[in-house]
Amino acid sequence: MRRHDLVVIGSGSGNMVVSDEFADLDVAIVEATEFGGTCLNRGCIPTKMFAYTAEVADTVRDSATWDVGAQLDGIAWPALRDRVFGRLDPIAAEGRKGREDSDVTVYAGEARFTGPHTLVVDLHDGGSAEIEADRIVIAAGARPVVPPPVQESGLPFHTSDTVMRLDQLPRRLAVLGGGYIAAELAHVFHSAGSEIVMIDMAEELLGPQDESISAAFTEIARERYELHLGHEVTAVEGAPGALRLRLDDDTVIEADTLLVVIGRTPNGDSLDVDAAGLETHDDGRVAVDAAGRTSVDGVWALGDVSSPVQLKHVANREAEVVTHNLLHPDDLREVDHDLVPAAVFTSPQIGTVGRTEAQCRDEGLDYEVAQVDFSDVAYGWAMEDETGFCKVLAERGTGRILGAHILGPEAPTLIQPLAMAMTFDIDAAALSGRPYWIHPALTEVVDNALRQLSATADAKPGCAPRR
Ligand SMILES: Cc1cc2nc3c(=O)[nH]c(=O)nc-3n(C[C@H](O)[C@H](O)[C@H](O)COP(=O)(O)OP(=O)(O)OC[C@H]3O[C@@H](n4cnc5c(N)ncnc54)[C@H](O)[C@@H]3O)c2cc1C
Ligand SMILES: NC(=O)c1ccc[n+]([C@@H]2O[C@H](COP(=O)([O-])OP(=O)(O)OC[C@H]3O[C@@H](n4cnc5c(N)ncnc54)[C@H](O)[C@@H]3O)[C@@H](O)[C@H]2O)c1
Repeated sequence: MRRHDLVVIGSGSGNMVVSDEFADLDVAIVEATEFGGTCLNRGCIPTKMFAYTAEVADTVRDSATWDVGAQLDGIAWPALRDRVFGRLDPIAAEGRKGREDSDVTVYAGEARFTGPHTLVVDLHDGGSAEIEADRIVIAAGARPVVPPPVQESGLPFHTSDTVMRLDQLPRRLAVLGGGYIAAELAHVFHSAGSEIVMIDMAEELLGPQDESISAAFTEIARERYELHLGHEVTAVEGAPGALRLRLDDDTVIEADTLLVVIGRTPNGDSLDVDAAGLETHDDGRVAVDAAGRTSVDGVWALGDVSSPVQLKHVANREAEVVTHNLLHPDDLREVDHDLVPAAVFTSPQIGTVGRTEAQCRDEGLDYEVAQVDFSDVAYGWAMEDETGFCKVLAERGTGRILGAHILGPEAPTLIQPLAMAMTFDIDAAALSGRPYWIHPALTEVVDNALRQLSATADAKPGCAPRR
């Protein structure tokens, strides 16, 4: 059995843990697939490269809106795919080589626990390696959930892991799921020329978002896609390239390609975490405390395998905290998940932070709502935007910002000042009244929403309080 000082399982956010500060230690990384994890190879980064292209195409398609004469000849799918992965695949390969050329041992294979501090790695070259370490970091991520009717059909389907590498654009793409990935990839394929039919068991798309956002987004999507909401697929029939999806109301949907995006399950089960005696939650996440410690001494976990929030900026933060804690066991840092901003890079874009209105109601908070449309501010006029809005929820009387939700161009960027204010306890009056807000930037939609709140009006925004 080979002994290491530190073993990291997973080279996504786990790779960040292996910093120069561990140079004196014998460190190993185990990676079952491409180096760099989901974000780089099949997640955040390629989806956003595709989404940006879709946005450019949409702008050309709609160019007459701004009195620009231009015609879209189409998106050259194989060229787009090759540009995206021609850039990303070498980064993954270089990441692996960089580690292999260093003092870090890289195991290419699947790790699973055989005891609290022992692992076996089923190596891709056919062999296996037994390894042990006092310190182990589990950063094995999550994988797409595939429901039984799809699995059992034996017919081909895609997940976000594979669909971006298709050789040909689907003619009619059935998207099972109406969450983050569905919203982003449906936009991409629709913009590139595919017909989209979307099925979700919930009554609205992006259900967990604030009710104003999910309602508005569902209406916009209904104009573009064929929607079947409130339904599940009970069977997949037909043949490859000519699929028939039967729904629970006996509707039959025809499509040449099926994309399954109904959520992602943590990979703890495939690591045999039970063999290590690690506690897990009912949803399969490895249980950790705020410092990233599992229930087994010396074993840590971070990212999608253990986190309640499956986002890369959260996995990055957790990796930083676990790194610090490995190096400074007497000065532990903690992660909280209270105010994580998030964005959906679809069309229109969505940015969100804090409580939804439903959560304010459920918590019995005394709150007020301010909502300003993009079409109410000068930059929104320039954009000829007709659907965007910024909604701010604040505590009545104090102006404490409880949540904020933006739908429209640049929403992922516009939400950031609101996330900062909430993080640093800056109330609505101070956020509106203290900094200058650039005129006529799109950020005026945020400032104007803040100014609508009664606590802000009472404080006469625009005048800094005397200090
Ligand atoms: C299509 C898509 C788009 C996304 N877009 C965004 C976005 O825009 N913004 C955002 O914040 N988040 C986004 N996410 C979520 C984000 O990608 C994840 O939250 C993040 O990558 C999780 O990082 P991680 O390190 O926990 O896991 P991963 O990056 O998945 O890394 C886990 C690694 O462990 C390896 N592994 C698994 N099991 C084993 C084993 N037994 N042995 C060895 N290795 C193993 C895997 O191969 C993988 O490389 C997106 C996700 C998807 C799928
Ligand atoms: N921009 C981003 O930050 C970004 C982008 C993509 C993914 N992600 C992360 O990845 C996670 C996974 O994304 P996702 O889109 O797979 O999941 P999701 O949780 O966002 O959405 C899943 C959707 O599938 C539906 N669903 C579940 N089971 C179903 C079934 N059997 N039949 C029909 N519908 C069903 C749900 O109602 C839900 O609308 C996200 O939650 C997010 O954390 C983030």
